[in-house]
Amino acid sequence: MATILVQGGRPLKGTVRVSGAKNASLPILAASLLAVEGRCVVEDVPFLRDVDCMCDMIQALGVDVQREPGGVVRLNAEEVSHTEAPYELVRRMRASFVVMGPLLARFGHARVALPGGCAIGARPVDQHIKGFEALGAEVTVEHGYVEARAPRGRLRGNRVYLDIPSVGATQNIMMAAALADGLTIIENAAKEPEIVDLANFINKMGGRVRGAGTDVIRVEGVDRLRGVEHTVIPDRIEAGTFLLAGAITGGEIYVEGAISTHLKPLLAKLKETGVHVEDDVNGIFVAGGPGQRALDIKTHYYPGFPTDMQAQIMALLTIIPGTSMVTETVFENRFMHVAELQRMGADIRVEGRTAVIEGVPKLTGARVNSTDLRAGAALLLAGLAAEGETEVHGVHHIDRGYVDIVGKLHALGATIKRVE
Ligand SMILES: CC(=O)N[C@H]1[C@@H](OP(=O)(O)OP(=O)(O)OC[C@H]2O[C@@H](n3ccc(=O)[nH]c3=O)[C@H](O)[C@@H]2O)O[C@H](CO)[C@@H](O)[C@@H]1O
Ligand SMILES: C=C(OP(=O)(O)O)C(=O)O
Repeated sequence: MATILVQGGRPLKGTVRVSGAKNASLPILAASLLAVEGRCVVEDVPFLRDVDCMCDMIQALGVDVQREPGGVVRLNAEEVSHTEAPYELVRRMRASFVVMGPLLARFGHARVALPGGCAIGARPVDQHIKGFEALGAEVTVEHGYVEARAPRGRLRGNRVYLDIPSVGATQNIMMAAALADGLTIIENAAKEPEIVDLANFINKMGGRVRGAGTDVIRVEGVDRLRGVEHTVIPDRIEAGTFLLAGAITGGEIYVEGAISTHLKPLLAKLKETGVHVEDDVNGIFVAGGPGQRALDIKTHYYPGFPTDMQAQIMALLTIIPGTSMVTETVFENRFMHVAELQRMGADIRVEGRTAVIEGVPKLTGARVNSTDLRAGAALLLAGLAAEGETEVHGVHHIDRGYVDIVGKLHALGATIKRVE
């Protein structure tokens, strides 16, 4: 089991390049299943544990997957014939459930294991199922599997109103609708940049998706989709984590490739606390941390403050003077990092969905455990600011979502190493 050792107290300086987005790559790799002819070439795919899982999943379904250095993945889905995604693969990563939409669209049938919950919440898939049913599929949930079948082998377009603007449900329904007969209108759709990237990918394949990035997405089904080339968008959560690494250490970091429009809520909060941020067409610069004013933050669907940045900004708030509040509205149980930050000297109490953080003058290094991906990132950030050494366990969670985070932080001047 790997651990990461961080010696805190060094201001980070320099430039770091952001990788391609995990949460854009996963549905795009799944969408390659829609191409009945030709090869897809996807570039800037971050080679992470979650990407390994998705590649294994689509490979098991029959996609020919070739990875090349530099984040290039070549995919050929012409020979796919399996329509069942087994539990052994889905349980490794709940995002695997997005293979259901493309399988159902292309073959009129899919049987995918229910992904179940995880450390941050129960994470039901009722909105995905509601969407498939609206498109005419007969759906059963039995023996831990969701099975869907389109009568006469093809879905038909319809209006789908989502009760929650779920990212995964919007993606699954968009992919299902891409090959359906007629027009699908998804109302109260998720608006995340990763949705727009997926829509762009489907459109390059010959699909007709309009309105992605707004809460009404219109998908005109087509008869065939073909392989294309695509470069995934930069990872806004990785970029935000590096901006916070700059702020929490009082350093100066330029995050190359970060797109400021994707990071508006984080940048606004950094400015509000007094951290200097500046953006240009190539990236974002941060300096003058860690900040002077306490903050109130409420996570929300895009363009609100991302839940995937909640743990990391909480690490920063632990050392900002005054009383800050963080309210988590997207997931019911995403405060597992609180107990670990407390072990490092943070003063935090949780009241229902809100964490109340009293800023302390300093954190102290400790042995801590990552309970999930972003909790792990938050502990690394806390370790960068803390006095003494922090030993972060549960590194396999961090490996799900950050490409070589130890190498990147080391290049910025952090005293950090990974011990296998
Ligand atoms: C691989 C990927 O892209 N993961 C992201 C995606 O997850 P994911 O797509 O799973 O997140 P959703 O947007 O679906 O979930 C948001 C909320 O809706 C609830 N819900 C969702 C679907 C459903 O059918 N029923 C239901 O009740 C969930 O339990 C959760 O409380 O968006 C989340 C919210 O921005 C991010 O934290 C994850 O990093
Ligand atoms: C919660 C996350 O991912 P997933 O939805 O795959 O659990 C995340 O990326 O922070």
